[in-house]
Amino acid sequence: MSPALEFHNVCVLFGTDRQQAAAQPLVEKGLSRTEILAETGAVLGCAACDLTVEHGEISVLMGLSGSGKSTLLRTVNRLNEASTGSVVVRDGDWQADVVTCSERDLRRIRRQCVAMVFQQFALLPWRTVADNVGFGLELSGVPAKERRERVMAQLELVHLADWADKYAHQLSGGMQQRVGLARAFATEAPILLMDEPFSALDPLIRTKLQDELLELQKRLKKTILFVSHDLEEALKIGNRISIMEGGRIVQTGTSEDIILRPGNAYVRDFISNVNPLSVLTAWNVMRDVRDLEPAGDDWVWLDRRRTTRFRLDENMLVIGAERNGEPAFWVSCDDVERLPEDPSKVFWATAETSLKVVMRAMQQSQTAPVALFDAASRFVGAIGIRDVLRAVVRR
Ligand SMILES: Nc1ncnc2c1ncn2[C@@H]1O[C@H](COP(=O)(O)OP(=O)(O)OP(=O)(O)O)[C@@H](O)[C@H]1O
Repeated sequence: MSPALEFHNVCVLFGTDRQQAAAQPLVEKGLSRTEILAETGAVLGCAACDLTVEHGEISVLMGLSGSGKSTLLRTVNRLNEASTGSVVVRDGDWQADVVTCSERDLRRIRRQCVAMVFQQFALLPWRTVADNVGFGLELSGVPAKERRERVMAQLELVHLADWADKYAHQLSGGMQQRVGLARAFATEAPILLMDEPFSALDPLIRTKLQDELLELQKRLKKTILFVSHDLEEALKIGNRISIMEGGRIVQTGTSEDIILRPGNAYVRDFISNVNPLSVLTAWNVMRDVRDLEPAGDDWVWLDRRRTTRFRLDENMLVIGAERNGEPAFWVSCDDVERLPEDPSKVFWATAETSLKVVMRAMQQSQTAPVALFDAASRFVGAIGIRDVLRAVVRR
């Protein structure tokens, strides 16, 4: 499948034409924003940005204030003009490079391909909630009856259908932002640009809206470019995260890539405050079955301390378990909250089980290792307490 959005060597400079022309060669030499400003008076918005966003992916641009996130995002609908590079937007078989395309193609991009959600709610106070959500549709000439139907469907999605005829000021901040979300989704544009949409909200509402966005996304599968200065938010919602510093992308990767393999000291600094338990999964910390120590006949030790072993049949299915020399039974981590704490059981997880749940299972089994099963219930590896500790302190 081809990507929905492709940035290649994108650079944005702010300043007069002369300043920009003087700055361009310095950008190419890799000079910093401060150096470029001092020499030419031009401000480097972003430079040398390469990024591919696949269809249906949430790609997050993350970085400190001034790192160039919004500048890069705004090149997608040419609210900022790139001085070099290309920004290709794809919609089905159609595609255009925003940097060089005609006004006509740009109109198509803005009307049909790309919708934007801002940090500030940007609702029109004299219009009802429904009329705010339908504003984009109205501009594109969608007739009133169809508009109302589409608007109501979007309001249902964000649980605001009962508020359709109220005015913006009658809604709380969180609700207003949900209206903003509904408005972006209502346009049916396949690509959403979200510039810190939740950062003005208090933490509880913010978490709730992040969850709602992920729920909506499961059903609607938009391509989302999301700006955030909050790494926890980025790790939670991003399929892929790009960390920006001084206008340049310094690392792009999945949450696990960023947490386990930070590209440089700047990224390491960023992640030093993140709780790895909420990001890592069983898969990230397990030891493969091939690396486990045999324990006689068909048995294998799950941990280096040799407290726990499994007996496996020829299909790698577990047919016996022992803990501290006593028979034990094996149960799913899904049941961890229901079962009492005792040493006679060994929990099993799957690749996606979060490290948090794995640790909870260790606690409930009085530090037994946790086994890893694949979708066919085959034993594929194990996690001992030392594996968890290593993953947590490695950073
Ligand atoms: N219209 C503009 N004119 C001049 N300079 C600009 C303009 N827009 C942005 N900049 C500059 O470009 C740089 C990048 O700004 P940008 O807004 O992209 O950063 P950001 O990472 O999105 O920050 P924030 O999180 O604070 O929004 C900053 O130095 C900023 O001052």
